Amino acid sequence: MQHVDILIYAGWIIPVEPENTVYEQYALAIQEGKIIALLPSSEAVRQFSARITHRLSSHLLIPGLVNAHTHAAMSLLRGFADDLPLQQWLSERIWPIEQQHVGPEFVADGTRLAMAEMLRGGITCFNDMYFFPEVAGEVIAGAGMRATIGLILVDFPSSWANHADEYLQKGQEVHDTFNNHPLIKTALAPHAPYTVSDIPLQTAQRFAENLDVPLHIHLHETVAEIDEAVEKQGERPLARLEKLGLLSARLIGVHMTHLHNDEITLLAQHGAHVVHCPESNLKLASGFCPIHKLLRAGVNVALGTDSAASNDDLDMLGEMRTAALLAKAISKDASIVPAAEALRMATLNGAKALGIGHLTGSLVPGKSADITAIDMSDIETQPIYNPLTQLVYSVGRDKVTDVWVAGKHLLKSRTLTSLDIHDIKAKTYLWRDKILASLPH
Ligand SMILES: CSC[C@H]1O[C@@H](n2cnc3c(O)ncnc32)[C@H](O)[C@@H]1O
Ligand SMILES: [Zn+2]
Repeated sequence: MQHVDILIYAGWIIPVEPENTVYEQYALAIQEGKIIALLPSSEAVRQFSARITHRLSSHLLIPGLVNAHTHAAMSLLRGFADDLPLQQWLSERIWPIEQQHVGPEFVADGTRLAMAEMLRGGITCFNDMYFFPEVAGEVIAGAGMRATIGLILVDFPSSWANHADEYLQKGQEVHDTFNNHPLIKTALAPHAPYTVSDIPLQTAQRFAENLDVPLHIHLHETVAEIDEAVEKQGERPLARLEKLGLLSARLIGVHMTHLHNDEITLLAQHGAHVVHCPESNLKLASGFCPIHKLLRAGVNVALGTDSAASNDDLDMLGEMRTAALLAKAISKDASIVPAAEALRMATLNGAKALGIGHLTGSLVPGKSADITAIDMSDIETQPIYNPLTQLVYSVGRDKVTDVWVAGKHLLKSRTLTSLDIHDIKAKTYLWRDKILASLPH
């Protein structure tokens, strides 16, 4: 009998790889933060003993969800500005309030608030793009979550940096700080084609190539963005990025609503990744990403929440459901984005987009023990013919009971073990008061 650190017996396990597999009465053996075996419970009893054993017979285990695009600290701006289209939302409400309040403390408190919500919703990994990434990286590492932090770049000054060169220089320092961290990775993160000019975009691309990291950018989010680009630059943003040499297998294009068929082909040819944020797109009335066409063309499509200021939650189970339903409605084809594909987009595809598909995103031996357990016993999820269906179409994130990242038990029977929820709440109330007090009466 082999002795391991952790043994989890579960009612069901959906490992995502191999595709469409649902194992009933299975177990996971974990040693030094990694999955070492996935096997029938009846065999696990005979083969393994463990320091810690979890018996989750009415639970479903899935890979930890990967939120492939967010601005974590903006959770402090949840509900701050509603019912506006993107450009008005950004320029009239969000950017002015960010200019006034965003600093290291805002980012630390906001990122902790976001992580508490994400962990309680089964998310183990997120791709962040926000000011003060060194602060975000530090608090993320402290909480034990997995993340890719964006080395941000915009053409305007902020409290973090004054001009493109400074953004990039600070980005290099952030990269160096976290270079050998097991859970924190970096990506170049120029905000969008409309906020970054040609030369800094090309410099960012060279940086990404040299550091061997992804390049994460908002792209084709609205018709207004595209129309303005055509008017000012004489071409659509994607064509401009192609000309500047930014299309590659490390490109993570976020949103991608409004795509022509030849643009879809171009993305597929370059092996670029797309992050679909359906709920943020719906709330800002930005449009719909044609994921049925992208998937058919062989493009890797992942899912993201965007920030809690435009969503207004960081709920990847919800995002999965919205993505599946929306794709069916848009394509007028009920067979589009079946439940297994929605789950894959929310897990493995996100990990692949971040270049960490070899580490996380599925429950296979050799990968990190990034695991989410969901209680399937309540009436809202009964009867269970196939737990995958319930997972995508009926379960709520309140049913997430346990989460492990690299074998660390970060959510234990719905209690966060690495974040102080009372402190997070108290700080959130203080930020709300401070932000409200700063508004003109
Ligand atoms: C340079 S830090 C990130 C920057 O992005 C802003 N932002 C948040 N949500 C969106 C969105 O959906 N599209 C474009 N930009 C967005 C955020 O407020 C920060 O300023
Ligand atoms: Zn965004």
